[in-house]
Amino acid sequence: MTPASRLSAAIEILADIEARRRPAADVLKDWGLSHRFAGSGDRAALAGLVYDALRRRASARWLLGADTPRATLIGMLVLQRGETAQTLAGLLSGERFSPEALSADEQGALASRRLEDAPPEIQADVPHWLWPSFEAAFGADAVQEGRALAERAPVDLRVNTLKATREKLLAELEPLGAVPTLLSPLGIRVPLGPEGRSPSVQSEETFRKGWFEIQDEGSQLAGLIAAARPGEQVLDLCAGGGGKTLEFAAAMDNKGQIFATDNDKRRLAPIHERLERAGVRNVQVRTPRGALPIDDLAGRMDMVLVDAPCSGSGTWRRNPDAKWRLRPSSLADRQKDQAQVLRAGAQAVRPGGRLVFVTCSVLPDENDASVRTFLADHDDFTAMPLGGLAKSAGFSGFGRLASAGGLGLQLSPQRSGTDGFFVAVLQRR
Ligand SMILES: C[S@@+](CC[C@H](N)C(=O)[O-])C[C@H]1O[C@@H](n2cnc3c(N)ncnc32)[C@H](O)[C@@H]1O
Repeated sequence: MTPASRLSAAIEILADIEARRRPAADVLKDWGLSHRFAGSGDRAALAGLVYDALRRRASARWLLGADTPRATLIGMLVLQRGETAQTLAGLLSGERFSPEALSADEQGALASRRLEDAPPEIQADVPHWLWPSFEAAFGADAVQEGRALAERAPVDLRVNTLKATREKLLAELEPLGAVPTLLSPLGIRVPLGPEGRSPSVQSEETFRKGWFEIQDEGSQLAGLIAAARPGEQVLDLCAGGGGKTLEFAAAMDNKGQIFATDNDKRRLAPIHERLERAGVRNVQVRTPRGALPIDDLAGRMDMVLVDAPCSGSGTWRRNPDAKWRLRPSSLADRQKDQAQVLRAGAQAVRPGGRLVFVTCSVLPDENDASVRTFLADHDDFTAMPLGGLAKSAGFSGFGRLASAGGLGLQLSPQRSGTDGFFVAVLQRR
């Protein structure tokens, strides 16, 4: 495909995502299946264009003064890829397979509009209705935080200390430009390729051997703060594919017991193969059949992780379409889910044990607020001060990471260079 025909296809895909409110990944996949002539390079370039455009959707549209898929793409090309009205004239000719040439209105908008003049939520590329939550979370830094969430995300790996060390893995992955992460002592960051292409780390021999997992540094830090120790009894209540289960097993050096479950058995399914590859031997996977199979664990766990269902606002760098699909009703549904999983998890905590609440969100409505609601109903739990926990987890400079409501730690691309994660540790008396 020519560069111009890729732009036409990207506009078509953006229109489809919008018209049918479908996840970008599904639309891109369908497009690839129905356009077999497009090679893997074309598909990767298209995905780059579409995801970059979705990350900057509000600011791109504002720049062009139009709420269309075409404006989203052209605005992104200017804001993200440094194109100008002059260079765009070479790309947009209106000839066969190329998008129409810039109109007089578009040229006028590009010549006169400046993003600095836009309302703050547009500059931040945050949906209008969520802006009050954003300001509540970040105060004067809200625009910077939104902008950081509209950047591309790097690929982070967590070394599996059951099989390798960070130094050994860094040496193996040197050809990919791998570097140590700044906060997590377990992390390695691999830079993206041209146009934001992800390096194919899963084709590495070291991945097959179980030396590492793909896990954002923020998720690693959440797991480190939970501080699973060798010999402990641990319940991972919302284990999904097992990202944190695997991290705990390595932290516990395969000693003690982890129970991993999830109310969606399809999400839980990949965990078996991952445990095998990682050489994990202390995990009992409990696949649900109806109710969550945890009744026998009541009051027995040293630590229960509730890695709760949430809006995913902290992962907008990776899933920018989710940012524009989120609705107030689904946020309210997630808050109800959070109350339910916290209640279920609390029952399994032994006296003196800890309930660790994690979301991949930056919205106080489902972070501090969910913890506050839980504590109001559970006077046998108290929020632990996070300074000591962060230090014992091996990273410092924690003060700037306190959440707005003060009940937990708030990570974000701007603050910690990671996805946006919230972590609170609640101790049972
Ligand atoms: C953020 S994801 C978990 C990610 C996982 N812990 C990891 O580190 O890879 C949240 C999970 O909560 C699960 N979930 C939602 N409601 C639940 C409930 N009521 N009980 C248990 N799990 C639930 C979802 O199926 C989803 O897999």
